[in-house]
Order: sequence, then C-alpha cells, then structure tokens
Amino acid sequence: MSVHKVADVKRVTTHTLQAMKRAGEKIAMLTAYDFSMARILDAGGADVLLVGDSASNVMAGHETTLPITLDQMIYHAASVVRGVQRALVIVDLPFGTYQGDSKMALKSSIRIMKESGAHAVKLEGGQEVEDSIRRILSAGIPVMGHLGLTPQSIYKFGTYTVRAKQEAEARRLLKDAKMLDELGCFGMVLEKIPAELAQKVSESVDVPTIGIGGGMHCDGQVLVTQDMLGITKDFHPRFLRRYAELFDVIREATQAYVSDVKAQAFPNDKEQY
Ligand SMILES: Nc1nc(=O)c2c([nH]1)NC[C@@H]1CN(c3ccc(C(=O)N[C@@H](CCC(=O)O)C(=O)O)cc3)CN21
Ligand SMILES: CC(C)C(=O)C(=O)O
Ligand SMILES: [Mg+2]
Repeated sequence: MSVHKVADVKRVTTHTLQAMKRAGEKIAMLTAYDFSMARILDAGGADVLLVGDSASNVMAGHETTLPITLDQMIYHAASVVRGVQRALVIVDLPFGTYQGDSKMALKSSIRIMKESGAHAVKLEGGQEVEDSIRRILSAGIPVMGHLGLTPQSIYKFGTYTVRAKQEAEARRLLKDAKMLDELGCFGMVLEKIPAELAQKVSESVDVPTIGIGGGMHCDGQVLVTQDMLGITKDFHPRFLRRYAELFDVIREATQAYVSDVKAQAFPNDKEQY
C-alpha cells in the first residue's frame, strides 16, 4: 500500500461488488451528500455511498432533481469522499451534463473524478445514452446505470408511478439492462419496477442490480438516507422503510435547547470561561 495512505481499512471497489453478487452477499447502498453523514454511514458499514442528485430535493429543497448543477454535485461529492474510509463513492451525473453529447458526458465525468476524488459515476437511461456510456468507460471511469423510474425524465412521464408494468416496456427495460451489462457498466440501479421483472433482470446480467422499489431479488438495495432516518417528511412510498424518526429526535433536542436558552439554564457556570 502507498506510503501516503494513513488508514489500512480494506476499501470496497467495483470489483468487490461483483464478487459480492457471485457470493450471494447483498450490497447495502445509501445516499450521502456531506462529510459528517458520510462518516457515520461509513462507520455503520454501508458498502456504497451514492452522492445522488436527490441532493437537489433533500439538501436544496427543489421540487425535482433537474436544477442541481455539476459544480454543486462536485462540492457534495468531495465532502463525502473526505468522510469515507471504506465505502465506494458513486456520483450521479446531473441532468444536462451527459445526455445527447458523449463528449460532454466524458468531460463532466472527468471533472467529477478529478475534482471530487470519487470512484465512479452513475447516469440514467438505456439505449439513448449508449454513446455517452461508451465514451466515459473508454477513459477508464467506472459507470453505473439506472433504469425504471428515472427522475430526471419526470416531465416526460409526468408521475412517479411504478414503471415497466406493461409487457412492451418490461421487454425494453430487460434489453437496456443487458446492454448496460455488455457495455461494461459495473452495476445498475433498478427504481420502482415490479419485483418479478427486477428478479429477471438480476438473473440476466452478470453485474449487480441495486433496487429502490425493485424488490427482494435485487443484488443490493439503496435508499435515500434522510428517508431511511425519518428526516424527510410527507414521503411514504411503499418501498421505504424508516429505521429512525430523526425529524422528531432533532426537533425535540431543538426544543430542549431553545427552552434552556430562554430559561437561562444554558450555559451554566461549568460551560463558560
Ligand atoms: N427524498 C427523496 N427520496 C427519494 O427516494 C428520491 C428523491 N428524494 N429525489 C429523487 C428521486 C425521486 N424518487 C421518487 C419520487 C417519488 C416516488 C413515489 O413513489 N412517489 C409517490 C407515489 C407517486 C405515484 O404513485 O404517483 C409516493 O407514494 O410517495 C418514488 C421515488 C426517488 N428519489
Ligand atoms: C435514489 C437513488 C438511486 C438516486 O439516484 C438518487 O438518490 O439520486
Ligand atoms: Mg439520482
């Protein structure tokens, strides 16, 4: 190992994920957008941290993922990379930085890799982004695909309903998944599609599938961390399981602090100089 490396934790790589699929060990992925949370999730054993463009919703309060910029994604990604010792860090290519122009896709991906220190990029779509994927891969940058509900296309579909319920769309998705596999993507997210289809895809490709509303047969699962921790409010899709109610925990702590300050109970004589 390089003399410049301090820690000697065994890092997760894209190759680790392939080995996990072969061994039948499920992959646990969560989103992260900042240093402090990345440290906690890494300490908790998350295999993969996704710097999702859901930062547009969760961090910035936008309605959709469309407004977040490449500069903003790089800022989030660099912060996450500094917080991680073990997890693989993947970064979403934001809307408008890879579609329809493979040169731009490569340039955007190179900026992410160079300026954030992340390990891979993710992009949404199948056949329509084939050229972009080829070009990014040709520079040695690992690419993850994302099929099914693709939030950057929300204005094309109009709703966040389950995708590929009809036979024709299911066939299209399976074909896209095989294409991503054959192009050399190291994995793919399957978002909000029937469990049976996700199972068929998972059995038809060599690389790991990571489900969000893709059911139990995916090779791994991903959730938005703030959803899983109960920080986001009024978001209750069927695929979401909440492992904490941090909105309430943080609100209660805030109320206690506010009340202490008002009552002049904080700071006390030991908490001053
Ligand atoms: N906080 C958060 N969590 C996410 O999972 C997430 C984001 N933001 N932003 C980007 C995308 C958008 N995603 C979404 C958005 C909506 C549903 C969804 O199921 N919405 C409705 C049902 C809509 C319908 O059936 O018409 C729901 O039940 O909440 C799922 C995933 C997933 N991503
Ligand atoms: C929900 C996951 C897969 C994602 O793309 C995001 O968080 O942006
Ligand atoms: Mg995303």
